[in-house]
Amino acid sequence: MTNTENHKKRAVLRVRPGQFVVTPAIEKVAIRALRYLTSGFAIHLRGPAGTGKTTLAMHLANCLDRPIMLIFGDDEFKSSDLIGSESGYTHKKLLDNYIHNVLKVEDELKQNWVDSRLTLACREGLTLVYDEFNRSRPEVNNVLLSALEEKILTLPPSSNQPEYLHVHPKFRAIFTSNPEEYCGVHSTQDALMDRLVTINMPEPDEQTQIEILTHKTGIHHEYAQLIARLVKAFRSATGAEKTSGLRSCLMVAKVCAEHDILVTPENTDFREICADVLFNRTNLSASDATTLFLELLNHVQVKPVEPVDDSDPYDVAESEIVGEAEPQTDAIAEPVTLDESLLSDQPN
Ligand SMILES: Nc1ncnc2c1ncn2[C@@H]1O[C@H](COP(=O)(O)OP(=O)(O)OP(=O)(O)O)[C@@H](O)[C@H]1O
Repeated sequence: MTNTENHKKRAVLRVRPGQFVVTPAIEKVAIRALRYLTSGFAIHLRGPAGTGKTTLAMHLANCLDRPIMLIFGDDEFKSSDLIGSESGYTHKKLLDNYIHNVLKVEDELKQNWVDSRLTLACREGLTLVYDEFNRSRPEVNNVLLSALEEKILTLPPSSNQPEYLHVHPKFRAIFTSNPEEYCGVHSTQDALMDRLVTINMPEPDEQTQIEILTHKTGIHHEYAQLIARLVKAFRSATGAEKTSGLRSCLMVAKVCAEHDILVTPENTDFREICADVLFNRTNLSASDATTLFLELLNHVQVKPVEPVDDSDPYDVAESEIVGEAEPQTDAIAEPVTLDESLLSDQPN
């Protein structure tokens, strides 16, 4: 089997339809980012944890209409994890005894080269999503410098392939990163940053958070609003700006929606869920956090709940928003095999 045939058996990702929520704020960032990508530049989405960087990166990659290669930054990465390495041997032995008193032996041992994800993406013109790239050590990411600027990827000497790979014109790269003060994150090298267009992703606005909550959990709009406001108020009061509150909101909303828990300040079950999700994300003692939380519960303002029909609000929202044919899953993408149809020249 040739190298190219081997590549066609590799897995890439395809974004699941209907998982991405678009609000005016998200659309604005997406349009900006797509402008750079379609002009051939790599982009970098930077922001605190849980602001939706990976989700947006996958959505942008999906808009480019090419198969997606996803890499997660890792402190243990070596360059070979990005570009590839020799893996295994092909052993060929030929015994030629055509003339009965002559035995000719040919013995050949060849190492097999296997592309890693970056090389495959550069070779086939895929869209690379390098999530949290600054969790990898900066020197490991050096291989990206020439791929992004000179459009040449340098490979180690090998008997099976040329040392220079011309990057496919449709190759695009989307990077995401957390701020440098995060634990386990390395400083980013200036040379790489100079090749990227960086877009800062702050905490999503309230409208975006509410839309995401209703879409992903099927929770009623007003309940989503109460959760978003309560989480925001609690986080601002405890100075937890290092991360976004969106994940906490999603946790509370999902549990309430799936267990039919009424989202009201008076409901003890709801209060307990909020406490479980929120309190351990602060440095406050349990009693201080409880006092603060109860105080905030009395002050959080929500739009008055409009009358809904008698049926369970969660059922109504779920069928309206998620759509009946859609499988309920949190995954934004699914693996598919890289084949010719995925690589055909589609318009970008
Ligand atoms: N536009 C969106 N549509 C649907 N879900 C979203 C959207 N934005 C964010 N989410 C959801 O919010 C959660 C956090 O998003 P995501 O994982 O993309 O954040 P992140 O910034 O990449 O976080 P981290 O830095 O920790 O990796 C996820 O559950 C994701 O599905």
